[in-house]
Amino acid sequence: MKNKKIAIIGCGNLGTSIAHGLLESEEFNPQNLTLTKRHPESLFYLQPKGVTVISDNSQAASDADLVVLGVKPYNVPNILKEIRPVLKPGKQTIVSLATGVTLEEMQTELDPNTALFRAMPNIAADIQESITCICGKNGSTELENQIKCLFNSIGISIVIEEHLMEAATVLGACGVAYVLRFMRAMTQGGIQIGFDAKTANMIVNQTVKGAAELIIKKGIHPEEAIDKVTTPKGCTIVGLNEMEHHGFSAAMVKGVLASYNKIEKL
Ligand SMILES: NC(=O)C1=CN([C@@H]2O[C@H](COP(=O)(O)OP(=O)(O)OC[C@H]3O[C@@H](n4cnc5c(N)ncnc54)[C@H](OP(=O)(O)O)[C@@H]3O)[C@@H](O)[C@H]2O)C=CC1
Ligand SMILES: O=C(O)[C@@H]1CCC=N1
Repeated sequence: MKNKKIAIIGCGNLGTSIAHGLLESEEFNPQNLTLTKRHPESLFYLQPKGVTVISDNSQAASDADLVVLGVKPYNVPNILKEIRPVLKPGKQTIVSLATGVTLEEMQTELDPNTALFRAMPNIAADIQESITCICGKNGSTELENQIKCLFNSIGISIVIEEHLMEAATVLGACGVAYVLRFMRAMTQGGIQIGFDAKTANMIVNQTVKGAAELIIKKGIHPEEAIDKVTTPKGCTIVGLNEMEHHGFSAAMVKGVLASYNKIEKL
């Protein structure tokens, strides 16, 4: 990836997280990164690192090996129309981050030979901890490996079938917000039982990090670890059961489904 030129067209919340993650990577040359948005001033702080920040999407796209689309879904067709005249099919790859916009829909705006991928990272890309789900069209295995390599530099990546991209959006991208809302609620509980907000927050943050890393590093099912915490007749199981009486798991599953159903309507 060191020599690949990357343009992020529409560098907002997600694009900026990706840019930050890439810039942390020793493998990546900041001079190969171009970011665009209509009001680019908010990204000028990245220029001293060697990043190009402009508002001209065509200029950014014409010069890039990988063109990453970070705009909102409804902007994708217009952006593709705008940059199509400068694209070089067979020589460049388009990677869309947009939720719910299919490869087929994008293909109608592009030369049929254009290598096209969808990628669904999350904002933890900022600290190189994203999970990115990828699917593609017209791309060789080598190209797919390049895209994987790009997203592996900001976390981990998996290749999935396109019909699962919306599910990947919900679980991997919206999921960050679900977990953070859970953490906020746990912090509020911590304040009610005696901690000041800062201390409660610190305890919750490290507890969540420890729980996630335990499951990841040991490769075990969450319930297996839960069994080790729930002392018979103890306080954990009482708390967990009370949460379930109030619909904790049901609320999470219903929330996941509501997000998923919303994508269908985007
Ligand atoms: N946020 C997230 O966690 C995730 C988002 N996504 C997807 O990523 C995409 C971006 O989401 P997000 O980053 O949250 O959205 P943002 O609104 O933060 O970013 C979109 C950016 O596009 C820019 N933009 C709008 N129109 C143009 C244009 N014509 N030319 C150039 N830039 C333009 C906007 O800046 P300006 O107004 O200055 O032009 C804005 O900064 C969406 O498609 C979303 O579905 C996917 C996974 C996770
Ligand atoms: O809320 C959204 O629509 C976007 C897609 C996934 C995360 N943010």
